[in-house]
Amino acid sequence: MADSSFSLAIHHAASFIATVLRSNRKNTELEEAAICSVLTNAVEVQDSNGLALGIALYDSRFSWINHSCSPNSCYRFVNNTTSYHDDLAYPITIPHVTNTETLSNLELQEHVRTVRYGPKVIARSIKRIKSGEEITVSYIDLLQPTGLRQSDLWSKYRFMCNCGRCAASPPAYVDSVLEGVLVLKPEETTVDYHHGTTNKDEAVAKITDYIQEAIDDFLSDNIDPKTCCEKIDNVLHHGIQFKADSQPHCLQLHACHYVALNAYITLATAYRIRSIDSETGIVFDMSRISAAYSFFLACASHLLFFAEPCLAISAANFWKNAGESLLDLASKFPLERSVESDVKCTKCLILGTSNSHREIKEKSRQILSCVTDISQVIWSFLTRGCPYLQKFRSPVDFSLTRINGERKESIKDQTVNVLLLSFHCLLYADLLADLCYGEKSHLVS
Ligand SMILES: C[S@@+](CC[C@H](N)C(=O)[O-])C[C@H]1O[C@@H](n2cnc3c(N)ncnc32)[C@H](O)[C@@H]1O
Repeated sequence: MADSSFSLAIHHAASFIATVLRSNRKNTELEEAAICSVLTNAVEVQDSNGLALGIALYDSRFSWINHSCSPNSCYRFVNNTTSYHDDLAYPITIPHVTNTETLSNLELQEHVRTVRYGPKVIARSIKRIKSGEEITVSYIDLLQPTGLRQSDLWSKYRFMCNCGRCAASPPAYVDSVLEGVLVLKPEETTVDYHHGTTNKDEAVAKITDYIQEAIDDFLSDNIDPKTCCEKIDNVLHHGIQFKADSQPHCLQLHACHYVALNAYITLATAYRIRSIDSETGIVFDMSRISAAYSFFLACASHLLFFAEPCLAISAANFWKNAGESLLDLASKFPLERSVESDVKCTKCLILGTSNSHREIKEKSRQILSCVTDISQVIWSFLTRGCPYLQKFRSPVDFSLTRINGERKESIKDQTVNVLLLSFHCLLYADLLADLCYGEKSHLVS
């Protein structure tokens, strides 16, 4: 079904419910059951680009699946080409009636059976599931620390999650990293990450609010992309000063802090907008820094995904965006087309098509080993003019040692490297998306 007709179907369903509510009929059990079901079991439906279309109620095989912050399954929507009589179809009940006021309950039920089929939902395991183990999915963004996930679930669904990740004490590695900060005393030159907030709470809240405000302002068009980039880049790079034991300290966010991750998403977009809007002189530089942030975000998501496998879904998206961003950068190199013939990775191209568990691990290892090699050559070039990203010697291990000068590569070599990196990012996104969603995923294509 085309997306527009699906929106129309949701509209019909909404007016149907409204009509029933206005009907003043004595026996309202059916309506009550329908509304309770919608309130408890409805899910947000998205089109093939991940855009929200509205909510829908699928049958119990899907709508009874509970939430976990470390789920063993994920789901996606696909356009439904299944015929009405196919038992395997997941029907969406979309009544399209104009006047129900005169109908009895029985007639109403008959009417509701006139179903049409909206996007099909497919749930798929992303971890091994033992016999008898509950199948779970996530209802929320899993790249948030425990407190934020809990309040998100409470405000949207009114329950407290008690899954293994939420109940872990001490917190799971991924959650401590998502809230990790770095505290520097003036005399310190080398640094350790501090996980948790202890007596730095106020400074953490201040830096978090500052970045979140800049992101919100940018999203609501209150600040232009240039100001947004300057504000966020600056605070990520310098952190903020605060006093502890009468001593000045500097607080910075861990590279994978959840606020930093949101900042990278915004910065990648803001720099890309600047590359479109800018005068010719800086188009290339803006595109380059946008690609650097996209790639850095993909690497950060990778670190988190290794600690928490269900984050493969976010990681797949970030690697895909990084690949596309690098491809966009490659298109801006002032070069003849012939360079494309040099872009082959013999190691990765020969990876087989079989998807056995062992082979996926092997493919992943191979692709990441190439990513690591290419990053070493290209990172100083990608991050030129971006002091925050330049602090990281490598986006693969996030080590903070500064880069010792930039490697001098020819434009042709840099183009090949950018294209090669883009190719590997897309290949890795493809592998992760296939793991999560199977071969028909829009991400895979
Ligand atoms: C899509 S339904 C899941 C099926 C539901 N448990 C049922 O029996 O119909 C979503 C609702 O289930 C409940 N739920 C889901 N996951 C939960 C969890 N981890 N802990 C407590 N309640 C949960 C919440 O009330 C939520 O609004």
